Amino acid sequence: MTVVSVLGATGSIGRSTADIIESQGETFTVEAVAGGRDAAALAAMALRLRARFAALADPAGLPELRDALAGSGIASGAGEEAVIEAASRPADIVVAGIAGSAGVAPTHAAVRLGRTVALANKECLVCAGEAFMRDAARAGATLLPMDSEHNAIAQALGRHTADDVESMVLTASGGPFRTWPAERIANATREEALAHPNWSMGAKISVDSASLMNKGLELIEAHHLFGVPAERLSVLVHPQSIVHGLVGFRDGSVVAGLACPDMRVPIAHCLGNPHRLATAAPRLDLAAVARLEFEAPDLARFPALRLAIEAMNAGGAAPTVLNAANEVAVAAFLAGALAFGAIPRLVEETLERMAGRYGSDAPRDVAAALELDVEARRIACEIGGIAAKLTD
Ligand SMILES: NC(=O)C1=CN([C@@H]2O[C@H](COP(=O)(O)OP(=O)(O)OC[C@H]3O[C@@H](n4cnc5c(N)ncnc54)[C@H](OP(=O)(O)O)[C@@H]3O)[C@@H](O)[C@H]2O)C=CC1
Ligand SMILES: CC(=O)[C@@H](O)[C@H](O)COP(=O)(O)O
Ligand SMILES: [Mn+2]
Repeated sequence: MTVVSVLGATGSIGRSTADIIESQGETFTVEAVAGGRDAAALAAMALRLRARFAALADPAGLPELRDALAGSGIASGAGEEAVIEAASRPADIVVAGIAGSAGVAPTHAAVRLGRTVALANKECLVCAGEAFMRDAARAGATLLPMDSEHNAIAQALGRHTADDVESMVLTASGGPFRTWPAERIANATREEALAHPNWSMGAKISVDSASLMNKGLELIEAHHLFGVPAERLSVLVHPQSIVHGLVGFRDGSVVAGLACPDMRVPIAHCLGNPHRLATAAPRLDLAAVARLEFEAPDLARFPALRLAIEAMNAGGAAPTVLNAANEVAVAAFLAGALAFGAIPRLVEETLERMAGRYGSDAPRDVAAALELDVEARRIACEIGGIAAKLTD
């Protein structure tokens, strides 16, 4: 019996994780589930997975959560401390599926306890990469890459280390605006930005995919996760999302990870580690696909990717500020308070405004990264004339 806790249990990653857990009979038991605001959905997930503990970040939802779980024997709690408790309870695998920098502290709590963490939340490594990886190493935690590109790369990498790697390529679908001219992208609606061509995901990552910021965040994630220097990492647009990642080795070999675009595949890979779980994900039929296309990313039409590459190259605290400003900008766009084209502009202005405020050193620890995150959010709101409550 493998004991799993699922952080972000009501989201896209959480629901796909629940599908895999349920499909495996008695292989898994669930210790804890955690969610943000949706008490009814969290209670339903706790009951579905027969979890022992359910934690909701928003204290206002606790009465509803308690009512829904009454008589089930499932303990519950609310607030940041309760989410940390969910992450800290003994478990063989903790799935880190909270969206955004809200996932940093709970995931870090699991890491500091030396847990095996299946990492879907990429913002942990963008916001606090160096400190996070250092703490993981110190605590003897294992990070299993669940983000599809990183999962494919980890499989392609096998037993090799960064020393053997000449290049690492993350593919990008190109998002819904891949073929659009810049002027049309600038005025894209919420509905258009959320219409991802290949994946069904939460709102924040869907908008990031549309701006290609997602791929920039993923470059920074790969840099920390695999310890590969920034100059060996690159992005290739691949509209079919079948090849997820490629590793070029120093002998000239290139190993790629392929699968149909279905998160159940990387989730099963992480939960089954070191074995393989059978899944109902669609099987790849390359004869039916017939053509795989690749093209270079267009950094002029997708400036968010350029900004993320620049932040990765600059290092230090730049990725923390980039991530925070992007979260503010995406939340404001989703709330109808910012145009799509203003997202990268707000990120760039926040980076410029804060350039003198942080040194070239990375935040010394995760707490310092989170303090900088709060400050960068405040400044992004100020520059964009955005009410802070829109971005909570
Ligand atoms: N979806 C995907 O296919 C992929 C996602 N990822 C990454 O995984 C993460 C999750 O993405 P996704 O599942 O799409 O996002 P969703 O928006 O679908 O889900 C987010 C989850 O986080 C919960 N949550 C939000 N704030 C808090 C908080 N403060 N404390 C506890 N839980 C909270 C939400 O609860 P509530 O609904 O109640 O607010 C929800 O359960 C992101 O970092 C994303 O980049 C990576 C690869 C693929
Ligand atoms: C499923 C997954 O891992 C996402 O991060 C995905 O990569 C998003 O698609 P894009 O390639 O369009 O960013
Ligand atoms: Mn991804």
